[in-house]
Amino acid sequence: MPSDPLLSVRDLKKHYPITQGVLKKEVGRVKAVDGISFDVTPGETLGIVGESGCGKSTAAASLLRLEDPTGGAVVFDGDDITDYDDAGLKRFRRRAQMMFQDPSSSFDPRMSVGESVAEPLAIHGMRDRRRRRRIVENLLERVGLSASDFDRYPHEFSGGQKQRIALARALVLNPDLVVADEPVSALDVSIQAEIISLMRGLQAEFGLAIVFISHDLSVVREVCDRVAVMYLGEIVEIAETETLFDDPQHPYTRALISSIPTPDPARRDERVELSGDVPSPSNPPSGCRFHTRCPEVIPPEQFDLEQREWRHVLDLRLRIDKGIDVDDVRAFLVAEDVADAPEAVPDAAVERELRREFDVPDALSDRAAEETLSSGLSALVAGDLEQARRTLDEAFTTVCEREHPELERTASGSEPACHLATESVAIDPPANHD
Ligand SMILES: Nc1ncnc2c1ncn2[C@@H]1O[C@H](COP(=O)(O)OP(=O)(O)OP(=O)(O)O)[C@@H](O)[C@H]1O
Repeated sequence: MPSDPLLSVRDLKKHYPITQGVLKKEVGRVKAVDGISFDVTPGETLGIVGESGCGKSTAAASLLRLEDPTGGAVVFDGDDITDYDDAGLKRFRRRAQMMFQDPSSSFDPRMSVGESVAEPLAIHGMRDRRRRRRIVENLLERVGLSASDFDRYPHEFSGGQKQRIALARALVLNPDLVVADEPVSALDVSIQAEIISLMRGLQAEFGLAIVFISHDLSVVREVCDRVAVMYLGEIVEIAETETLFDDPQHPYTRALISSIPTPDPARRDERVELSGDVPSPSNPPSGCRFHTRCPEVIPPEQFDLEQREWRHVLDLRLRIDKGIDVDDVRAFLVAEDVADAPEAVPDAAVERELRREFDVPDALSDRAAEETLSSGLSALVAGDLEQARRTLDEAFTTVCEREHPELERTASGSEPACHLATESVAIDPPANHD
């Protein structure tokens, strides 16, 4: 039976205001972390993975209250730490420690490493210098250094050794939880393996729970018991490590796993291509935030479109929604010698070029879909952007865009937040279409 969680994170949010002008008027918010929930049990390692900028570091800092969360709860051993005053926070920080990616910047170059490692003991009231020294010397040995390293300075150590020292410092107060933010990403692969094996050994010895943050899925697979996958400030899937890697349920997880470097050329071909860039966390997409890039985005029920074709049509439609300047397309076609002047470029050529740019075929396989697309593009090329948007938005929409999926447990044991994975996919047929 799983034990009670040591840490329960519920709907945690951290938004950063975007300000403008001397009066610092708030004009928007970066939703770096936007409602994440998970539990960590004692002794467990939970991985948090995702691309750069998805909010992993902000999640780490918010759950230790190094940053004040915008909303949500972080319950540690039964207490909500978001309610803590300074004294409560100080007590909490004895039990929950942070480890950062860059070991060089986490040490004061003027302090010996022994003093650095001992510092938390002094801060938390251990006055006896000799006792502090004994504890630290012992810990330095346990992380694979020697007691005599106490009096040496950070610049005398390699990156890997510094991360061992950082680990000693994180463990010196005998915490219950360590949040490690990319702890091995700055190290060579061989050194990474050493630090990972050291962390695992010490974790068992100290009964530690670890939140292990990394963009590197191979490392996460090796280290973690469970993994949460983040995309644009949200968790899109959470599962036991083996389940997640063997049977990923969310298309984003599948894409991430397929991008793990492999020497096998056959496997390299299995790489999932994502369309477009990661959208801005200040204006995340509606519904499932991944729908603007998802290779498995659910097609409208009334059309019979092949998946890739549908993806390309949706890409074109989303681009038109953002605003597309048809004059730019005409100018481009003049540069390509299609005509002598922009006004001489035939509308059909503009339409063809738009389709070409988004890999949309000249005629869609579904006749009704083709008629609608063609009518929308004609409106666009004729200069009526609003009409084009209305026509295309109404027909080429998806449940993925309209409804926010929640994390739900599936038969595989994983919890993806994906309309595809849940049993009752609620697809509302758009009005007025036959
Ligand atoms: N202090 C801040 N003010 C405004 N925006 C911020 C701040 N800190 C982070 N962000 C933004 O929040 C989003 C999440 O950033 P975060 O560093 O948490 O992501 P990450 O997944 O840890 O990425 P990386 O692996 O590159 O560190 C990004 O868009 C980032 O630009």
